[in-house]
Amino acid sequence: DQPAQPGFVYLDQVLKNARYEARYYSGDNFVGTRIDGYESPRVILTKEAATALAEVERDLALSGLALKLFDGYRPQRAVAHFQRWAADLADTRTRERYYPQLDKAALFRDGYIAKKSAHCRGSTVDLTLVDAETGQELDMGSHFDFFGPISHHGTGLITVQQTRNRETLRSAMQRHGFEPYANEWWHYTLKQEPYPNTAFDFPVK
Ligand SMILES: C[C@@H](N)C(=O)N[C@H](C)C(=O)O
Ligand SMILES: [Zn+2]
Repeated sequence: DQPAQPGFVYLDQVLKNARYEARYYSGDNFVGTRIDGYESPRVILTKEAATALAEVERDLALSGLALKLFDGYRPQRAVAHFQRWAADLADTRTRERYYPQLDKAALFRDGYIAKKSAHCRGSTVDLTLVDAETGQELDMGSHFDFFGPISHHGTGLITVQQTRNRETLRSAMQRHGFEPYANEWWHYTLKQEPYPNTAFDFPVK
């Protein structure tokens, strides 16, 4: 059971105790619908990124924590879908939940959504921490894909405990070769990514 693209794997075949909430498949996301290129709720990554994430998982298990994945490999056609949505200024259905302080035009300009997304290279993940037993998410001070300063690393807008929770995720990811992204506490890219110059477009099946 392998993705069509050689060099890529399904995370559910590699991780032992991860939870999945494939938000671009489910439609529960800032566009408000299923995103082009997502044909199944499974999460795909390069073998190298998946192997590093398995180390993160083993590390966090020692503290009673597990990973919850929101997104991994993202087909280029999904990015095109995000761009079409952003260009439709009349559609503000999800604004209150995802970008209440920003205009749609700012989402690409301010780096919350990328036209050339690292996700398309297959070694980038969007994820959070959960209790390994109950699956309850740790409080990170803002939710996945909330676009605004409160989601930045180093923000003073959250509590000490929320800062600690973000730091637990960040330090575990960094210990195993992932780099954080300043604007989004949930977004990490493997530093030694195997396809640094390739944007893939095979669908997630
Ligand atoms: C859209 C959000 N989940 C995300 O991944 N943002 C970064 C900047 C990206 O689009 O690559
Ligand atoms: Zn991301």
